Amino acid sequence: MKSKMIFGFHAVTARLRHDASSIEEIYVDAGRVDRRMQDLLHAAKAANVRVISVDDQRLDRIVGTRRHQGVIALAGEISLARNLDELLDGIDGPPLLLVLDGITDPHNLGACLRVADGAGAHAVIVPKDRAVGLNATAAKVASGAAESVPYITVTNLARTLRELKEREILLIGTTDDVETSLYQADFTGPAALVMGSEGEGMRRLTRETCDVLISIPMFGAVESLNVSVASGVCLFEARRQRLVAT
Ligand SMILES: C[S@@+](CC[C@H](N)C(=O)[O-])C[C@H]1O[C@@H](n2cnc3c(N)ncnc32)[C@H](O)[C@@H]1O
Repeated sequence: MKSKMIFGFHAVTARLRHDASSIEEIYVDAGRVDRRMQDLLHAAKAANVRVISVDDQRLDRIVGTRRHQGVIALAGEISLARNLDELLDGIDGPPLLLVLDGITDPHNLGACLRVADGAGAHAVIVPKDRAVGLNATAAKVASGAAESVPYITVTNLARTLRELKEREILLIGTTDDVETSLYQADFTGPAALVMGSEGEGMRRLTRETCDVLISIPMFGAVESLNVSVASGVCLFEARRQRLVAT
């Protein structure tokens, strides 16, 4: 199993909680003895995960920054990343999915995962190529959501979108250049929200495959929102509609 590095309290604690068996070992700052560290050490012990105490400069060297908060885990791929069919079959009620078409900034990916978790999306779907992977920075920014939201990478996004359509999941594409407003979209049924990349937006084929295209009304001088902010606005509108409908 290929190991990845995850760091920061949220990310490591969440991995311990959701998928401890994927963790090979945890490195902690020997100088940290606060409550948060004690809780993490207890959780690691309970999960039978080896913990190695080192000085914090060694942690700096491993991560390449000081943003590790004194804890790093070496872990395998998240086992939540699984087969899309299996996932869809296991969802109770209408699926709510977030599709990211070629996000390149790990901070944006992490923030999208975090907001997907907050809004109760059932999965985040991303293309394998020409997009940032779920690296340590993305996992850190996700604040634990990388471990809780199923993250599915697909080799051919257009084909996956067609498969979602065959399952009668409405593909709702987002762009700042259409008249139809987010508030006209119906998110109460099975739905996949499709977001574009930071610079170019959705690729042509992705855009053409969507059933509807919607725009978040903008009231200021800038034309578009950051993709994670736009994901949050749309996903929480979807949640609102579903709450009202029940
Ligand atoms: C920075 S924007 C890219 C803007 C690009 N000009 C476009 O055509 O989409 C990144 C992504 O965030 C979403 N987004 C940002 N602002 C939006 C808005 N006002 N309405 C709908 N989606 C928006 C879209 O998914 C967009 O592709």
